Amino acid sequence: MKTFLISGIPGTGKTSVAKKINEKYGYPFLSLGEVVVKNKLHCGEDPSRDTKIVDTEKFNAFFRTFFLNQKEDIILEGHYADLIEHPSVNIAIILRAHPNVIETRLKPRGYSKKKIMENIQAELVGDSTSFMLEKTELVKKEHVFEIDTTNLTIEEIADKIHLIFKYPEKYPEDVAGKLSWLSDNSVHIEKYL
Ligand SMILES: Nc1ncnc2c1ncn2[C@@H]1O[C@H](COP(=O)(O)OP(=O)(O)OP(=O)(O)O)[C@@H](O)[C@H]1O
Repeated sequence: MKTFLISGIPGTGKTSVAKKINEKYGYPFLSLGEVVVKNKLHCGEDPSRDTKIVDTEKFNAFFRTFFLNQKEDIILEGHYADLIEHPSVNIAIILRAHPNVIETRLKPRGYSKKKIMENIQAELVGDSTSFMLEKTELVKKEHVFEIDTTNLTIEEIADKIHLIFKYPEKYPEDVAGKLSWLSDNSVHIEKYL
């Protein structure tokens, strides 16, 4: 059984892409946000960010049992992906997107300006990637990949991820750590400070 993670800040397309991979290639997936709510694995709300605070002990107790029973390959998607404790995640994919795109996607959700700003700032500095790379006991650094989804369709992203799952060694240019919005001239950082 192989375990794949898809992470990234809200609006980068994690759920849409996981659904497409499932549809085209048959990998089952779990949305971690839904798992947390359904199984009451949170210990509070963070009202300023309008998000759940995960009870990491309950979360990992849940996943210990889950992994014992899981026999087929599985994708776990969501921005809680780096909280998982697992000895051998095969591949982690971080979806990235241009801050303008994130802004356009999060505005219609009715998020507060503060929440939108916090998410864009997290994308600007690549928080999802840094958190994943810190978890060396979870996944090897060379198996953490980043995809800039800005100009890709959901299907193109799904196809690319499927290839990375199958042949990770063929995609060294996508290994995490190369993408930087801070050095991209099309990003007006001052808008987000
Ligand atoms: N590559 C893309 N091209 C066009 N639209 C996209 C793309 N990726 C995502 N979207 C759109 O952006 C919105 C957010 O996508 P989605 O819910 O899959 O993101 P998410 O990362 O799972 O967000 P969350 O973490 O909040 O669940 C959806 O309306 C989706 O259709």
